[in-house]
Amino acid sequence: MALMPVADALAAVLDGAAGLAEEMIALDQAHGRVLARDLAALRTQPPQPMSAMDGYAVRGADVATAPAQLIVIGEIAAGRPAEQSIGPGQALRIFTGGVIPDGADTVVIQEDTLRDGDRVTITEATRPGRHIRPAGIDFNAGDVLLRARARLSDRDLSLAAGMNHPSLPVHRRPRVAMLATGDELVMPGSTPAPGQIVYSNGYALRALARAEGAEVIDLGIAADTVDATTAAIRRARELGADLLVTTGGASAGDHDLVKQSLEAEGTEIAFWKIAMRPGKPMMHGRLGPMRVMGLPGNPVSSYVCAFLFMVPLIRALSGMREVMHRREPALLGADLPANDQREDYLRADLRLRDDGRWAATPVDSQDSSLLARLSAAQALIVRPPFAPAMTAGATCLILKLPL
Ligand SMILES: Nc1nc2c(c(=O)[nH]1)N[C@H]1C(S)=C(S)[C@@H](COP(=O)(O)OP(=O)(O)OC[C@H]3O[C@@H](n4cnc5c(N)ncnc54)[C@H](O)[C@@H]3O)O[C@H]1N2
Ligand code: MOO
Repeated sequence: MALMPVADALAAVLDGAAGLAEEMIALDQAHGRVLARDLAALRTQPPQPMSAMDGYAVRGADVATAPAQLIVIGEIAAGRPAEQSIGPGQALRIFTGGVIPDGADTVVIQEDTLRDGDRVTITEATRPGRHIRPAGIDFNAGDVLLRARARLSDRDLSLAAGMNHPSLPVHRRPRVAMLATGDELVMPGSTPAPGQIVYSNGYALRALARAEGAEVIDLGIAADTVDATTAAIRRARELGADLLVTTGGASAGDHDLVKQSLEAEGTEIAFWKIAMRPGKPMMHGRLGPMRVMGLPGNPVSSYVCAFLFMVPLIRALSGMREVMHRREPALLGADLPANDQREDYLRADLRLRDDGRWAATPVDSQDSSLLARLSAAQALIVRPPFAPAMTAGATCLILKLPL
């Protein structure tokens, strides 16, 4: 198979990917989830005009000039409207959030008053309407304030509460099964025998998937046999995974059994091998309703592929409208040679300059096995195929990596 351009591969990965089934969840569980439907307010906020200050509810005409003396006819208790209305020359004591009584159209703050028994002297002229929040100034019943297909922010949750929704319709979280392959892998904390390698890449991939709202199933490490790989693929299907992500065994070696095992199970491979670096031997396909992403084993390659392809797919399955990473301009911190036919994603150190612009400097080695350089990078510099040589200070495009 020929190397596929990155944009075409991304389009193939996202083909037909839409929000999974809708479910209702409690408001407190909804942070970061994606609304499945537009949400309208069930009430008007505030439902009645309210005082914005502690003071006296009065008629504006009575306080247009100061001093003015008024009779205090009572006090408005919190949480219920006043029983009395006020007439000319009268005032009601009111507190912040209190309902404005009939007859009043203005609140005078208590700092501008002198109280003496049932009399109050207004010491500062106050214009009509002052310190009153009209009914519906925040929103009205029926207003659509939260839109489907976007993640709910922390502020959205308070808004939804104010709209009187105790639970929200959201898309089900995508279920992502992760499988590592490789006879050479041992768990962190072991004492690797000569030739063995500590299993590492799954930690970043699982964190990345969870941060995007996926429910992760860890299928562990499969030995380099068709039987072990096949058993894990079947397990992912049994567990109802929406996406199976494998790492390793993706390239051309004799032990690269992932593609072979997936195809034997009936996977239709959409592509295998992309014109990018790192991450050339990446495959994608479908096995029934389950999507499959076969990532290369090198830790940097698997991470960059997951960042570029798995993240947008999780977002699409979560129901989001905006799924793509945003490319941002930055100033290049070092000279770069011309690029070849593979789109390059260079791990880079990112610094905010004094002039407010970003400076992106490629880390000193771009080998796709280097965990320390990957961890040190905060961004990827994107270089299109056959990009000409660039000098330090030129503008390049970057993708910021998550925390
Ligand atoms: N003849 C060719 N050889 C290779 C090609 C090619 O086109 N022709 N492509 C190279 C590229 S590019 C990459 S990337 C790698 C991808 O290899 P695989 O996906 O087959 O991965 P493995 O061989 O299984 O592993 C590669 C490397 O990464 C280590 N690894 C694997 N899994 C993990 C893990 N979970 N945690 C930590 N490290 C892991 C593994 O031990 C190997 O060292 O192929 C090139 N070869
Ligand atoms: O794609 Mo491999 O990731 O170049 O090392």
